[in-house]
Amino acid sequence: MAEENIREFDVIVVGAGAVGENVADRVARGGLTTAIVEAELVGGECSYWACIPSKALLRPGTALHAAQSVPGAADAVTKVLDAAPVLKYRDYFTNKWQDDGAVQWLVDTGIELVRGRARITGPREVQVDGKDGNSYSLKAHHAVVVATGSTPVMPKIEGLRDVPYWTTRGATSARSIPERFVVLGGGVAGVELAQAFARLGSSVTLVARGRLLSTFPEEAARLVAAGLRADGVDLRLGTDTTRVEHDADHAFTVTLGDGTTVGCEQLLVATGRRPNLDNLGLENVGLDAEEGKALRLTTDSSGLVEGTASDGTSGLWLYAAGDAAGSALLTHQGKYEARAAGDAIVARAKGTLHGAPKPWSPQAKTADEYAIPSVVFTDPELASVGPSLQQALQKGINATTVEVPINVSGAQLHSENYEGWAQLVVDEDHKVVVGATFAGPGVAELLHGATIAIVGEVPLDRLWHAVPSFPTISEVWLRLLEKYGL
Ligand SMILES: Cc1cc2nc3c(=O)[nH]c(=O)nc-3n(C[C@H](O)[C@H](O)[C@H](O)COP(=O)(O)OP(=O)(O)OC[C@H]3O[C@@H](n4cnc5c(N)ncnc54)[C@H](O)[C@@H]3O)c2cc1C
Ligand SMILES: NC(=O)c1ccc[n+]([C@@H]2O[C@H](COP(=O)([O-])OP(=O)(O)OC[C@H]3O[C@@H](n4cnc5c(N)ncnc54)[C@H](O)[C@@H]3O)[C@@H](O)[C@H]2O)c1
Repeated sequence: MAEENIREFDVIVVGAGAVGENVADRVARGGLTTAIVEAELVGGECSYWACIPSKALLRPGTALHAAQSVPGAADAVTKVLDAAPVLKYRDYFTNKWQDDGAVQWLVDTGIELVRGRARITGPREVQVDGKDGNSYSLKAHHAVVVATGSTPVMPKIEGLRDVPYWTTRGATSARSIPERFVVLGGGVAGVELAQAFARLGSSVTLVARGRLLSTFPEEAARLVAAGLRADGVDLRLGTDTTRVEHDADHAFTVTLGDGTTVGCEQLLVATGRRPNLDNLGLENVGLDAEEGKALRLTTDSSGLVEGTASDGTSGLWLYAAGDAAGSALLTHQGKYEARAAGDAIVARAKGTLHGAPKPWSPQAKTADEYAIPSVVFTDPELASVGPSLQQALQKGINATTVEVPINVSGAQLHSENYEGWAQLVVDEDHKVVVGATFAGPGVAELLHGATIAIVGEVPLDRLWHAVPSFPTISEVWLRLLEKYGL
């Protein structure tokens, strides 16, 4: 018989993705009793259907291509990529979609897991339809944290609703490699998965209504486009998709804006994501979507949701972090927001934090405003942090840029015919770097240096004394600063 369980905790976290796990960890370490509610798998999207499987699908192709790009090593490479061991490697990293390891970590950390779908029913109150058939009425003494992730945005294309297309979940958990594969969307997920499948043997067409990776500098995106073309990806850029059909032979026909059609066995729709706040009961605490729009939350620097109804006795209690909060849909930034929110909850519970936290204190997600790093894990890679020139100017920064091709000894040794591009965005009033972009093979690891320079507001004339090792790709920093005039 179903039971009604009434339980109280200091903190209730809704969603056990990377972000929920990190908030729970921080508050539990701070001595607060903590429950985490999860509707699917502990570990969330990143572990099972996003970052980890997509990178596991890409890495073998990148490693093979790296060897093929170095004379000597290239002669030793005698085989092409075989999809079966790559899928096995991906299965290893996703733990075959089992979350026992992550659940054990919760047990070891003293965090209570409630499996089921949560709904906020009132201030500090969460109701869960338990997967065990029981229902749980949970009450939080201090805080409820929304860490429910994001959900794919589906474009309005005739016929799309009626066909069995893949979202990124289908592509990252693929059991076999389709012969012909069409990707809709030229954003990060689209380009990464297009290249992964091309290198695993699919004949890939990528359809984007604009250029590829439109939020990144054009020069950098052009190198990624060239990489995809070199792998045989047919890029249809600046092209709308008007209709999608699926026939009795399980084949898709995708009709493009110019009237041409593309056939395929699998269709991936990767056209963006939005915070997953549907059916969460937020209307029960005064948070309603604007007419005809999806609900979005606004948070302060500690992750406190603004505009929440308080319970009248002890202040605000609702926090959001990660994809659900909607400012940066990236695991590392979500985990940073989680650490800030977790520490703020503990500090407020102990009475050591009143009002908003100081910028750059452990309880504030200040870096969200200045330095969000992101890497597109294609080959070549694209790594970027901070605002682009345009974004910097819009923020009122007196900004200029300096660009160079990546043509240093470290790059030449990295691979034959190395092609790369780097850019710094400089705040001319304060003479500091505010943004940086690198494109080229192996540049992802250059990014953290730029993030440190931005967050640390290192003056350019001091940065000059950060001497990059010879012969590394990092020597591009020296070229950038020389070109800037140092
Ligand atoms: C294909 C792809 C590749 C990506 N690659 C990268 C990458 O390389 N690097 C990177 O930094 N980012 C990457 N991302 C983004 C990254 O996956 C997300 O930023 C990250 O997963 C967000 O974590 P989260 O904990 O906020 O949300 P999620 O991981 O989505 O976790 C939310 C959890 O909440 C649960 N939940 C939702 N509603 C309820 C409810 N009502 N009750 C109970 N539980 C609920 C869900 O089941 C889920 O487990 C990628 C995304 C995609 C789609
Ligand atoms: N390496 C990484 O860090 C990584 C990898 C994959 C995804 N992600 C994260 O996941 C999120 C989702 O990825 P994504 O690629 O789906 O989103 P995105 O926002 O990066 O790209 C979506 C693309 O789809 C296009 N689009 C939107 N509507 C369309 C339509 N009707 N027809 C055709 N194209 C349309 C957009 O113009 C855009 O280019 C991203 O915000 C990103 O932060 C990160």
